[in-house]
Amino acid sequence: FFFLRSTPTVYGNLIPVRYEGIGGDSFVCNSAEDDSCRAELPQNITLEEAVPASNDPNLKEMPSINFRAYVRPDISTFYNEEPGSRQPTSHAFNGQAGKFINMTPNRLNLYWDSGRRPGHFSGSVNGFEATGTATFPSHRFFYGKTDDPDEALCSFLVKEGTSVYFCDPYSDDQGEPGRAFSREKRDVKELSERDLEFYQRHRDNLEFGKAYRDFTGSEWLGMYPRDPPRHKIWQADFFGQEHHVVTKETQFIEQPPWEDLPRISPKPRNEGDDIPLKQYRSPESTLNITLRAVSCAPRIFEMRNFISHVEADHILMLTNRTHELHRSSTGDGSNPSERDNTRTSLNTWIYREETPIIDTIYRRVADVLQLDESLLRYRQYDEHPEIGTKGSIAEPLQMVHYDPGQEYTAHHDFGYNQMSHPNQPSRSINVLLYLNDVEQGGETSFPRWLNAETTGGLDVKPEKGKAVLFYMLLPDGNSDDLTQHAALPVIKGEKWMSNLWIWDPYKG
Ligand SMILES: O=C(O)CCC(=O)C(=O)O
Ligand SMILES: [Fe+2]
Repeated sequence: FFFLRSTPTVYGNLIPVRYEGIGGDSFVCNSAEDDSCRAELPQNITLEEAVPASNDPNLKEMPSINFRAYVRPDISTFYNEEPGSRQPTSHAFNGQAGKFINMTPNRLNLYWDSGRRPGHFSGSVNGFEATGTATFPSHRFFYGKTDDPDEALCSFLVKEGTSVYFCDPYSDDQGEPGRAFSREKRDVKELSERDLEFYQRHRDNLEFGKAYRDFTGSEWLGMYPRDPPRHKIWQADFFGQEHHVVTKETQFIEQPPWEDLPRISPKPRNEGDDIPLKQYRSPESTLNITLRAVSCAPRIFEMRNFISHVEADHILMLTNRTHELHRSSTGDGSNPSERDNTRTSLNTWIYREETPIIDTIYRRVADVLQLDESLLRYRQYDEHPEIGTKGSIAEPLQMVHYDPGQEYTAHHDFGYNQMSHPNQPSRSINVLLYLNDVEQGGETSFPRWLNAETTGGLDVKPEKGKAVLFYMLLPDGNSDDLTQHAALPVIKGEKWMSNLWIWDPYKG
């Protein structure tokens, strides 16, 4: 018997917590801190809550390196079976991440070489930084100052299973996986002291990457050293695992008139405060949300009815009233001008402060992630000073609209552009909201999920009010390559969804 604990969420407040057993039993305490009530829980119950990443049971000390790496558990355990009883399927999808490291002090452009001239621009990168894109084995890329492949400094050929590529004209060990063919040979003596230090960090990181790969079987996409994610992570130990959260951020069931929806500056909710706009909300004092693990690797949870239809309609009305949709760009914002046919949808951004309903949705998200709501907005000096910045760790809601035929081909939501930063701020969580029912198509597909049943992707059907949560950072701080996902083409009807990205340890 596992007992799953729904965890309180409004910090400093007493709210009831329901403990649930898989057999259907449940047990209510006045709060998670009510130790005497907890002591009375039936014996042999494992209480569960989102854990700090650094406590993940699958972190293992690497030999002779001071680093605890995440080793994915045996896939059989995803089915609650003994290790060794199941084998993972191979994937029909053969795409992969491509991270391209610029190990020179010069700004370079990355081009995809389709075989036809000129190359297709895919991003610019400063000296000793990296950029990336989703790619396929046998694809060719080059780093250069111009789009002419003959003038390239470094040319890459993507190989199956190798995601990290580097342009290093200063050394020449041809055997290294990921090494680009470099037209020029340079001497490290040309590098300034500071550049030499950056260069050496990258060499060390590549060395670390080899050891990490030998130890875990996965490629290291970060810059060693990186701390484990600061914010908590829900466990996804087996398919169908559930976590229950009780939140005071109840749902709107009636559309308030616009004059009741002013811009706000979000503040902490205090004990005894009435919930705003109560008359338009569900009469219950709390809302129960179930997170259901639909994939263990990558970690993906579905939350049905996370927002009400009234709330979904509110977001759509707000979008149509006050926002203009633009052709979507790709990447994590580091290349805002990038526009291509991998993403054919339209989008715009909605801020938490725009209405009390959007604010409630952010608070609800904070509650299910077990984060303090203040992390998802501009903070006062005494609110989580340990984070080191006052800015929100969340982005505004990115609204996306697809017409029939529109799609977003398989990609990662994280980037590689903050590598020289000591904390390597990185997108770590996405909470997707589906805002309407799509007649046909438009699934969010995770083609690389580890499973023992199908070579196909995990396709999540867009359903009005449903949320999908996935974690892009592994508990050891590596980016999870398996979170690669696509928005499949809408076949019939239209699709409205939004992305809510959260960063770790803070937004870069
Ligand atoms: O539309 C979807 O289902 C996913 C969208 C997505 O992956 C993105 O916008 O980054
Ligand atoms: Fe995405």
